[in-house]
Amino acid sequence: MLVSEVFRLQVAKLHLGRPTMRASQQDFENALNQVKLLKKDPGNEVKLRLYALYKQATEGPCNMPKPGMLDFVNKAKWDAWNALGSLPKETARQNYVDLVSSLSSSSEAPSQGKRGADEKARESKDILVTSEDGITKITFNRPTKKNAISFQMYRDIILALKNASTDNTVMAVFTGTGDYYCSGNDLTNFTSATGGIEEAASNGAVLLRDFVNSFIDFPKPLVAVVNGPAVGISVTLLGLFDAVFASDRATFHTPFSQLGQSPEACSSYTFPKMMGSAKAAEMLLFGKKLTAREAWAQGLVTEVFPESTFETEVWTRLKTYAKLPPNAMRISKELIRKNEKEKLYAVNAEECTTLQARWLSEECMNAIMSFVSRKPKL
Ligand SMILES: CCCCC/C=C/CC(=O)SCCNC(=O)CCNC(=O)[C@H](O)C(C)(C)COP(=O)(O)OP(=O)(O)OC[C@H]1O[C@@H](n2cnc3c(N)ncnc32)[C@H](O)[C@@H]1OP(=O)(O)O
Repeated sequence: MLVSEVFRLQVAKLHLGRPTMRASQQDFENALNQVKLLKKDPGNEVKLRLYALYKQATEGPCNMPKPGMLDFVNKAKWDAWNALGSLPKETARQNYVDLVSSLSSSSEAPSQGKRGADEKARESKDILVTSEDGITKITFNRPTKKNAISFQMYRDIILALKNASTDNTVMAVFTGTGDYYCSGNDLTNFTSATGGIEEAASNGAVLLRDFVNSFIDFPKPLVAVVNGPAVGISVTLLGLFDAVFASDRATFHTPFSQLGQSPEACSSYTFPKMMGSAKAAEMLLFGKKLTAREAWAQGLVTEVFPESTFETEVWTRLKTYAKLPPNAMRISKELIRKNEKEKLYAVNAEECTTLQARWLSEECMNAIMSFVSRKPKL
């Protein structure tokens, strides 16, 4: 496969020691002005995130005395700011700028009379979305590439989850076509980008943040039917699911260090919480690949099924679950997740900022170059 010339030039530039892109004070001030011009009301959750990031960027970690239980407004503000912990001012400033730019683009789209309508109408071949028996089934459908996720597939999934959160189905289920569940991020996403690598990394970080937020925000039960090996982001995301059913053929692999990258999808928080820091480090730092049973023992998988009966058993179970009262499931999920949400948004934002810099690092570029320039199989 030919590696794009742009990517080669950017690698050369990087070797000359070009600094990483950061939001300047001017970018921050522009973002503050842009918020006033937003055409669409971003809603309370986003407003709280904007508030918290602004306070963190200008004053550092939360310095406000904890308000009383009945002071709901200030308590919500305190929770949002406090959840950012010791996030550095510079990172908060960058996250603020990124968040405003994503809001501006989504608030402009409908007035251009384009994106909203087009996206609904578009049929996606690599992400299949079907609704049956109260279940929205979202399938990674790119078996020739082991279901690797392209930039377009990230966007398709955001849209599918958005639609599924308000339609009349009661749960969403992810699975894969073919022998793999998913091989993670498409490693050619950055090498085939048309602009410069810095622009691609910056756009990638915004897209990744929105993508992961759409899982954090999904209000109905979210289930993964892991039909085969899972790699990278398809594994880390599982920490945000409500149930994970795996075939005994499935494996779980997060080779981030090997790729010069760092964890995403809130796994730097959900994995240690779920399995303890020692086991999380084995996966996220050292790239240990787990079998389905090992992943079950670590709490990442709900139940493992023999490959021979996997599909029948799991789908029978899911159809039964889908008959449970939908409001009760939604309300219970909200109770389970509510206290974690602000923390998850903050972790997601920090992981994306960290990854953006990693994608521009020599370690990561070398790893991607070595993957895309592998010898073709005979
Ligand atoms: C918005 C941006 C967000 C970014 C978020 C970041 C997330 C981080 C990650 O997800 S890190 C994980 C990245 N994934 C990988 O490192 C896996 C890479 N792939 C492999 O190691 C192997 O392909 C394999 C182990 C998955 C399968 O090996 P096998 O030998 O069985 O098969 P092939 O290697 O021949 O694969 C068949 C074709 O599929 C292509 N392919 C597989 N995975 C990917 C991938 N992740 N990205 C791009 N392409 C992939 C592979 O190149 C073969 O294509 P070809 O037939 O055209 O050569």
